[in-house]
Amino acid sequence: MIEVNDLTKRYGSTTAVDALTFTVRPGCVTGFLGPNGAGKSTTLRMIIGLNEPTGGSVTVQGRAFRRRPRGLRHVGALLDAGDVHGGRSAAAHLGVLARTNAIPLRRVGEVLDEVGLDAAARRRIGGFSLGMKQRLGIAAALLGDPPVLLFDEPLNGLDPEGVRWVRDLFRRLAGEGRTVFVSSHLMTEMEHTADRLVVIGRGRLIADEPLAAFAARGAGARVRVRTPDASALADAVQAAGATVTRDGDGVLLVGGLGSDQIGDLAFEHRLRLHELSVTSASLERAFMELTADSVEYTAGEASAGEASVREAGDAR
Ligand SMILES: Nc1ncnc2c1ncn2[C@@H]1O[C@H](COP(=O)(O)OP(=O)(O)OP(=O)(O)O)[C@@H](O)[C@H]1O
Repeated sequence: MIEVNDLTKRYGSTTAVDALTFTVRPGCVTGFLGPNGAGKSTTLRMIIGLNEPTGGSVTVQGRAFRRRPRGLRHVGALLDAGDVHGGRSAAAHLGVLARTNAIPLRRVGEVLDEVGLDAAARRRIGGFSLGMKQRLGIAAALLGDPPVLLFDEPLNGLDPEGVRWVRDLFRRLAGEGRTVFVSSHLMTEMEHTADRLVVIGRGRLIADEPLAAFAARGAGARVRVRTPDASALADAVQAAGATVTRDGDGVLLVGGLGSDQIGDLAFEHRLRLHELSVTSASLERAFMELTADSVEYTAGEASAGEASVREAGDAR
């Protein structure tokens, strides 16, 4: 597990990460969500010891993680898919990582196969598409068969088939009991990927909870319920203070209660549920509402000039 405790990082007058405390548990996929510039990459870099915290601490499996030989056997990370030697082949790149981390060389072929790059193993990385580089970065993260995996924006540049593959891979890795921590600035990417969310804005923690609980936080959040006992369920949830809108035959849109509470009420009243789902609009709305104060640049507020000056200062 990853334990982040009061973690802070300042760059001059910029506080990139501001007293963050949260825990990432094994056995599930945890999404690390926040608008651009929220401090996600900086946090991930501190987790694996690439950046030194200004304050607070972070431990991986109970110990501070430092860059060290064999590190890839403990934590696999894809932080920047472009940060590779373009002149090397995929196999050579992974071979170097394997040798410096005391990982058997047979793993190179195994992970290239796993990410679908076996046919490109001998090709120069410089000629790879962004999607292929993402796959190679994922291969590098898997190389040491580590119990903890970090991915910074892993869906960038992937086509729909690639996105689906990555989602299935994350589910499988979590199902094997690993800790899987995945960053994104898009709620839509996390919706079908993560079980839990850690949401940050301007370096501060906004939420650390299951996806459904997060969705229920936005004003106007709705849970879609399909049931053959629609009238009885509508009565039960209304009695518990919820609002109910009918949406076709046997479908209710319930506001004011989370999906867990609705499921529990149905159980108590012995009512059958055929579907209970958080609506995408609810997730997106919760994310927009809860991070609204944290968005660094909004159309119409910052001029393009200001934005590009800031990007130029983003030397990383
Ligand atoms: N090396 C650095 N020097 C100065 N400021 C930095 C540096 N790295 C990050 N920052 C600043 O820290 C803040 C957080 O940046 P970070 O890249 O961690 O955010 P992020 O959530 O990963 O953003 P994105 O989704 O755009 O990648 C930003 O304001 C950024 O400009």
